Amino acid sequence: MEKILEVKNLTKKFKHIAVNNISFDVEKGNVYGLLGPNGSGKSTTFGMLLSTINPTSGSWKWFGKEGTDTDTLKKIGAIIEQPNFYPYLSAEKNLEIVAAIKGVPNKRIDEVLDTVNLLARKQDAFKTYSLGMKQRLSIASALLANPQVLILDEPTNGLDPEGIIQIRDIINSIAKSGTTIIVASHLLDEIEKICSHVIVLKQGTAIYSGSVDAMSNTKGFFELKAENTELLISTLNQLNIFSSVKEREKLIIAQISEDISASELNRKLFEQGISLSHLQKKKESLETQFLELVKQTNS
Ligand SMILES: Nc1ncnc2c1ncn2[C@@H]1O[C@H](COP(=O)(O)OP(=O)(O)OP(=O)(O)O)[C@@H](O)[C@H]1O
Repeated sequence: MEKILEVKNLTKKFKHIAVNNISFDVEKGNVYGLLGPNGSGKSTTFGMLLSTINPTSGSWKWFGKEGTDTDTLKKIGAIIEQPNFYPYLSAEKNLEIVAAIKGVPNKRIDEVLDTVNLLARKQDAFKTYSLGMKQRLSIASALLANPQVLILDEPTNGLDPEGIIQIRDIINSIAKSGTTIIVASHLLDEIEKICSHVIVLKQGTAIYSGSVDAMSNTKGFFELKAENTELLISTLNQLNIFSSVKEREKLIIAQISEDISASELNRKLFEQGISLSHLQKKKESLETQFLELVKQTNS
């Protein structure tokens, strides 16, 4: 897989350490989430990678090339700050100005407005736009020069549920077209719905970097119930495919260590004379996995 970005031991110290020795790679075509609470170093990381903040130490390569020069910046579309458009000009006129600065032909304007579902409103003044529309116009502006990577810092901040869904759908459709996306958010739910990969930041330190699916290496668990609880527990333990078997609120919870389907387990237990009144295979939510991860790094 082609590497778009390689970050090595990146550190920024203001008065205190804002970003602490983080390393991660971004591969082409994936959507990466930079997940962490306010003040965990997301914007500072973006600032360094976009050359607006000087790093204290560490290095990175964009497209295999050290640092961030002007040629590299042309391949990156970024929305880091609040949208900055002329309030009395239409969306179209505002984008004409951006297109002229970026040397992009005007025919691209309708394409990007279409991508963010604003084509029908292109003649309206920016000041008449809702917050969600303003945010979508910023995404359109960042897409004008056909970037290979799109960087979004908290793209749904302050939006209502409908606005959040619209932005999420737009991000998903941009990702489908092959653009690599890096999105910072403090919202776990957002990362889970948009991203294939995640870097979890806690007080400037990356406590996890990898695929969202593998964030916890848990294979999930079974919830089971049978009349003879003792026999069920001892039989489950004898099967040697569970890392733990515990009783919780009248249900038996068996953590899976070796993959097995619910029907196969049901059959195995039936062969041992156990008929189940409840059997369900479940996986911990990302939130549970995330909290577990944070707990582990606290200990
Ligand atoms: N210019 C600066 N001078 C001093 N400290 C700074 C500066 N910029 C950021 N910081 C500090 O660095 C830490 C990380 O801030 P940063 O803005 O990168 O976090 P964040 O995860 O993006 O949070 P938010 O979502 O609130 O923007 C914070 O403690 C912040 O106060």
